[in-house]
Amino acid sequence: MNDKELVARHAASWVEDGMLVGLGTGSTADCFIGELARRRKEEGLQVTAVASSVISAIKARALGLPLVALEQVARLDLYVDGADEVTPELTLLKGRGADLVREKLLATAADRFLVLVDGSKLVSRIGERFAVPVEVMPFAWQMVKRRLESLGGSGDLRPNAAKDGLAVTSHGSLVLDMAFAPALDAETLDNLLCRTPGVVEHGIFRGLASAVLVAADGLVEERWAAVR
Ligand SMILES: O=C[C@H](O)[C@H](O)[C@H](O)COP(=O)(O)O
Repeated sequence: MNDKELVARHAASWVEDGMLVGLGTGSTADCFIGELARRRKEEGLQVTAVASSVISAIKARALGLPLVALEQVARLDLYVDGADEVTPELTLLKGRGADLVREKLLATAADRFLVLVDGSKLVSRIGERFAVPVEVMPFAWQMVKRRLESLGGSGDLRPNAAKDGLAVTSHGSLVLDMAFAPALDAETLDNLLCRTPGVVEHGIFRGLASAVLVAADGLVEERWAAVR
């Protein structure tokens, strides 16, 4: 069992009969979806899921997990997802995929948000390894980019996987990947991005994680937030 499978199994053991569980997006979230489906099949676990992306919904459906549409959900018991960076304060950077709006909605609406990572995702500050994904309305991208550049940011529109076009989110936004000076901390950036017209959502998740489960060398370490 690799680290992603290990941490996914640990998180799936938290799921109880009758729970409504949010499914994240990405390779680690995929492992969790697989584990949840395994528990349902082997142990008869009664669970309903809501997906953060079309791709996770397809995977869950293929494995036989009962799904409800996001439109039907006001709250959920648990949301489980991966992350690209995690700081010691449990601030996250997410969005190397492109479904930030749904991911942040589910993370906020869940009673508990579990984040699954391996040790390579631990950083001392947000932006250490990756640019910050900023989801923008398509007609606003130039104005948003210029505004963020005036705040010291640099970056561009994200190309799609084939690099012959642009990445487009599941509801039609474009994504700017913007790097900022280390002096701009996550709280300042979060506030700046939230106040920028044309920004739909961004990849900094502050104060949302209940716990981060870190897999390393065959063990899982739980890091709990003081308040959530
Ligand atoms: O939009 C993508 C999500 O934020 C992912 O959870 C994140 O990119 C981590 O993905 P992975 O588990 O594949 O490393």
